[in-house]
Amino acid sequence: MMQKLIVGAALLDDLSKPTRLLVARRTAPAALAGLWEFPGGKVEPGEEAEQGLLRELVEELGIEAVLGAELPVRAAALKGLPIAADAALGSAAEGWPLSGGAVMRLWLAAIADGVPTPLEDHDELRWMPLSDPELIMALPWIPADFPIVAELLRVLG
Ligand SMILES: Nc1nc2c([nH]c(=O)n2[C@H]2C[C@H](O)[C@@H](COP(=O)(O)OP(=O)(O)OP(=O)(O)O)O2)c(=O)[nH]1
Repeated sequence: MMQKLIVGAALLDDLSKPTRLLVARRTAPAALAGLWEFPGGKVEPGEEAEQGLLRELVEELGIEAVLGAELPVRAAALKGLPIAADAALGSAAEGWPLSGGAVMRLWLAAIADGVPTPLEDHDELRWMPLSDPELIMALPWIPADFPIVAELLRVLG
């Protein structure tokens, strides 16, 4: 079976001088309802990853987005180790591991048009201040997201 590719957006108020990150609270399935995540979803057959992400952002949030850099996968980040440990752990995978054999690729992104609205899959959207990384880490994220969020905050900080 093909590995499931999930694409997500770290939606920022500004790509060059970010101060806030948009986080989204899932409504389904029951096991994930109430947990926070990056907006995004599954890439459809025949779709490029970036194209799938832009589509998901229209469907879920009603916004046109511009994508910035992808957050590179660091092996050490997955183990909660500092950047110095990367060399010993070898090269990065093609995405951040999620449960069930899925992987997620995450891009920095910003709004080009529209106001983010929880149109589907979410019941709340929240702009979190990047000046308070502990507040962001304290949210009940989908468990697999914690190392990704930590790495994102490290890169942005
Ligand atoms: N969007 C998103 N999904 C995540 C994150 N972390 C994580 O484990 N996941 C998991 C939850 C889901 O099992 C899967 C994403 O699938 P989804 O159900 O959101 O995809 P979709 O919008 O295309 O929905 P559908 O077509 O299956 O209805 O990845 C995250 O940060 N963002």
